Amino acid sequence: MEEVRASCAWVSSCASNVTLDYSGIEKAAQLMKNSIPKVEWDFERIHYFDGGPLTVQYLLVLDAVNFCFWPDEELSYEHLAKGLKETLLSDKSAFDADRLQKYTGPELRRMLKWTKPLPLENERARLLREVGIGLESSFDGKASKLVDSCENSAAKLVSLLTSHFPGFRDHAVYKGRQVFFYKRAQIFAADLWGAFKGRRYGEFKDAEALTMFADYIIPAVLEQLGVLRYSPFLSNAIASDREVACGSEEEVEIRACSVHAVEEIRDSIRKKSGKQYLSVELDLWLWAYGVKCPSLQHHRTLSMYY
Ligand SMILES: Nc1nc2c(c(CN[C@H]3C=C[C@H](O)[C@@H]3O)cn2[C@@H]2O[C@H](COP(=O)(O)O)[C@@H](O)[C@H]2O)c(=O)[nH]1
Repeated sequence: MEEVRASCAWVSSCASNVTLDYSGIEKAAQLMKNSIPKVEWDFERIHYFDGGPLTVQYLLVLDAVNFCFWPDEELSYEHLAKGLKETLLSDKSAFDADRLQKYTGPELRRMLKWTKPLPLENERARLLREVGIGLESSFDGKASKLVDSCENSAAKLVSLLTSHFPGFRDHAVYKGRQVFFYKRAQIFAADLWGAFKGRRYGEFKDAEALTMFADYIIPAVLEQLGVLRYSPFLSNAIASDREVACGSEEEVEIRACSVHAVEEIRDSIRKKSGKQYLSVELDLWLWAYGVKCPSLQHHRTLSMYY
């Protein structure tokens, strides 16, 4: 994850559409330093959890397709989590590696009890098949084996995921250089950590290595808090729901500056109060704040990464 931190800090230093406002960072750090409320993982009560390996399988499937809900006004992450949970409750073998390899877009749609095609539906089904194939060929079909082989290191888990499952290789090229985000790979580690409360499959000796997860909710929260400032061009694009092209400089800057801003808020809280939060804790607080705020306008990029 050092690559994520370093490449995002670099983008932030030469960005022209997004800037970090250091007075906003100080204010956010001040706001969060005494009272970052502990946000419970699954505060929404939407997830499957049985305390064992099937939960790990569920989380990997969930995070393989945890992206891009906004093109459908009514669809949200909650429908995905609940739909996959219901699927598993009625059929414990639904996410076995051999079954994952066969799913089609319309089948995934039925799991979510959705009547319209899902955004990027066929891409989502392809990613499920990729997970099934990767699990079968390298981990006896079990996501829990993948987690066992990371030796309690979140960094190693992200690295294993990205090497075995190409769909998790979330990166971009900016001014000729490679920039790393690994949003869904990191969120999988964080989901394990949250679900298992830092124990068993969620025990990581390096949870502090994880950065925030560069999605489309947190940048909007950071902008509202005055931590990020957008250029008039970008503000207009967001205000008028104009798509921000995947891989464009604006898009890479939004994501990279968000990662870097959360690192800066974390450092500022530590300097002010000595409290050492994890970026994951700040992420969950910001995300929970963002999803409760329906008026928040976020950037719209069609992407299978977030
Ligand atoms: N940075 C960050 N982004 C996150 C999550 C989560 C879910 N985390 C679980 C962990 C604990 C809780 O129990 C949650 O269930 C989803 N997302 C992203 O949000 C977007 C969906 O938004 P909307 O269209 O409004 O549903 C989409 O890009 C999705 O990938 C997170 O934690 N951090």
